[in-house]
Amino acid sequence: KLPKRVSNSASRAKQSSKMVYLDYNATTPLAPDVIDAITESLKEAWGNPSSSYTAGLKAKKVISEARQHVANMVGASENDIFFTSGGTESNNWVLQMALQLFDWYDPAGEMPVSNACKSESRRVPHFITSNVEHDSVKLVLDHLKKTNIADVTYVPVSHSTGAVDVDEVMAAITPNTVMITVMLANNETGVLQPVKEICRKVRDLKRHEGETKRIYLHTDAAQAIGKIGVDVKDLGVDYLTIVGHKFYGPRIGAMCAVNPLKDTPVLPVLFGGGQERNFRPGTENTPMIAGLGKAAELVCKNVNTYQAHMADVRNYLEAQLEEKFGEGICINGKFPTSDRLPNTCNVSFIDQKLKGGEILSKAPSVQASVGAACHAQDRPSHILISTGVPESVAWKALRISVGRETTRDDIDQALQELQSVFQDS
Ligand SMILES: O=C(O)CC[SeH]
Repeated sequence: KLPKRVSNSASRAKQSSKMVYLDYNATTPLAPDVIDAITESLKEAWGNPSSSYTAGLKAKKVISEARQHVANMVGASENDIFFTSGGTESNNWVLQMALQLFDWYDPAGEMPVSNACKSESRRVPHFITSNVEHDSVKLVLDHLKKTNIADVTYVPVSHSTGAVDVDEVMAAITPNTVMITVMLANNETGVLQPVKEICRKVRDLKRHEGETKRIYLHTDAAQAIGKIGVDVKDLGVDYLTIVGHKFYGPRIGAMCAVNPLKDTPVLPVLFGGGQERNFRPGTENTPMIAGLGKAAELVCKNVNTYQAHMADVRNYLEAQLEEKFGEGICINGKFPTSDRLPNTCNVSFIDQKLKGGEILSKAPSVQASVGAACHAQDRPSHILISTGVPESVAWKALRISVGRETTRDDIDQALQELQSVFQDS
């Protein structure tokens, strides 16, 4: 005979056989049109895009059309888009490029990007970032700092806004600052970061003799694209990271460099066959690029509808949480003066003994998370703690992120299951 709690969660799973997926910030399913575009490309555009005969030209055309859709999605030009294997590669590329740009003179002399300042002391490139970045930014900078390749200032997010303070970012600038990288929206709290304001202030900054002539600006837009409007020119960034599997696209991505080689330098960190205009070699993954292009096309057409729907469902979720649990919950990442992604709710069940991971283990049909998928789920989220959430509260957090198809009925089912977990515990 099964012990009571196992039989309860097993019986709950049986009762509510329908799985409710509520972890869209971890990844999204492929939109049906995206699957069709990938399948079509697999069948019809298998040629090597570098080949000059029909099979290659068909593939090249697919890639060019996809590039235009991805560019349109973020308000960029087709030439601004460089396909990569995903967000991690795009983020690593931008940071490694900044290292080179710190001392790099343009050998052709065509673009005054030389950043070298003539101070006698050993010059070390300096980066500024937040303390809530995704690991594909954080761990790169941690490594550069630990190995003395670069200096890094991690500006802590304010505990009263969940966002970095623009003036604190500006105060962190040194003569050797080469790049500021701050994510557009946090994947766990959903809090939007003041990227536009940071870029505006940096672009107004006068640099002096002995200082880097230019501070490059990057944002990891992985979690924002497809949920809110994202426009590189409106933001004022030089570089922006695009991640397909966050907006119902395939697991590839892109690095956007605004007006490359004219306004924004681009340097390769991989070398090979010359694809992507010699900046990102490797025979192109045509079907996935086709899928990314279709996903981008859908975002272009529907992002306002997506945003409104997700906000409605997320706000319904939070209203239901308040109604059913009252003082027993704490919504993490909800600040009066900060904007959040429309789909993200980070909630701690503070009057429960159970930790977030334990709650989810007893609610098998509720597919949510305690934090970023790439972080261990058996400890409190360091992102929440960095945002000022007490450790005891962070332990009890669930990250619930809704998607384009999530319904209020899904929310009702998930909350019903969570309530029965608490009744049994
Ligand atoms: O936040 C997530 O789950 C995706 C990045 Se690991």
